[in-house]
Amino acid sequence: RQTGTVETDAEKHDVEYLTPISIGTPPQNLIVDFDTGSSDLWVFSTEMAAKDIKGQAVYDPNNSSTSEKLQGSTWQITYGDGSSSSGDVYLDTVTIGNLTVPNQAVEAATKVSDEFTDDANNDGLLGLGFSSINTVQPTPQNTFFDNIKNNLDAPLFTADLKHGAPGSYNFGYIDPAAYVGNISWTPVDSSQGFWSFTSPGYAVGTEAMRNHSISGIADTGTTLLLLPKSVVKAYYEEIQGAQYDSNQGGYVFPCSPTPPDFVFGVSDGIVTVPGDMVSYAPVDSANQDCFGGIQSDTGIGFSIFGDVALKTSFVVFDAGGLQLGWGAKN
Ligand SMILES: CC[C@H](C)[C@H](NC(=O)C[C@H](O)[C@H](CC1CCCCC1)NC(=O)CCNC(=O)[C@H](Cc1ccccc1)NC(=O)N1CCC(N)CC1)C(=O)NCc1cnc(C)nc1N
Repeated sequence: RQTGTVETDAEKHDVEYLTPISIGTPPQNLIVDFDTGSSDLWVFSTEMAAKDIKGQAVYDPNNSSTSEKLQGSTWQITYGDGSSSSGDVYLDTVTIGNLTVPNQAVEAATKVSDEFTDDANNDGLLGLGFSSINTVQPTPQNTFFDNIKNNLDAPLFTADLKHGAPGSYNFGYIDPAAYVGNISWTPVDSSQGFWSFTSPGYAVGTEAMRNHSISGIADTGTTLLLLPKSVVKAYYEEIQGAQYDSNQGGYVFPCSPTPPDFVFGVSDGIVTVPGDMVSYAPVDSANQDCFGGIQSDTGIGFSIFGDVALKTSFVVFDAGGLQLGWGAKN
């Protein structure tokens, strides 16, 4: 039985969190985005055209004595922000922290969209969603977590993402030093392959909680907190000067004073997104107006509790109990 921990680094404005992994023998070190909103482990590779690689580290299956091509298998993935990638598949040894899966499906990219080419710090994605939405054809493959979860002390992982500081992902155990008080647990619906749950309500600032079911996914791969239009409207109505800016593609408001907190329910508990985490980033060099960290989920079909929500808490992704735990950070 094992447990493991790995540090993840926040990019500027916490736009994404990047974590080191190693693949193959001898180990090839890459830095990838742990994404609970998808279920493919794919990496930049030597099979890509040189023009599509701008500074990223690449996986070279020919340089690994333990790589084995999964003949006839391919993958193709498209993400919510319209970015995409595709390629073929190898089985190889993957290590995260002190945890190793000897025959993990490693999806080597042959093509990636410009968004990935332009993101020099990111060498790929490690999906931590449910394996049911893995895109490998003809036979979908297991995620790293699915492959290792039965060897862990407990079939769970935790995300402790921080605001502008390194966070950590732990596998197999709940670190009692990482949170204070009680963890609020809520059941997960994994039928769509996501860590999906329903929040019973929300509040703006210090006002009373409003009963309003919000169904969404806990997604480390989404930067913002994307909520129903009516909730977003109610929130920004409380901010002087807030308005929807079609150029920016979202609500923008004066960076000061600090906006009100946003509170959402988790079962019998609550999670508070502090106002200073809602002002996501200045939209202009004059730093007058800020782009909101809370935006609408219109068109997605569900809400997305992305990094703006997750970095407020110590979050437990429990595949054993099919539940999410939200704890107040220590
Ligand atoms: C098996 C597919 C899998 C489930 C897929 N899952 C997802 O899209 C969710 C997943 O968590 C992905 C993981 C991302 C993908 C891009 C690289 C970083 C990770 N999340 C998203 O796409 C959410 C929207 N994107 C984001 O939130 C990106 C993340 C990012 C960060 C840094 C650099 C580049 C991108 N951030 C931004 O767009 N930002 C720009 C705006 C700025 N204010 C904040 C940062 C899906 O739903 N695809 C279906 C799908 C297809 N086509 C579309 C159009 N929408 C879809 N949902």
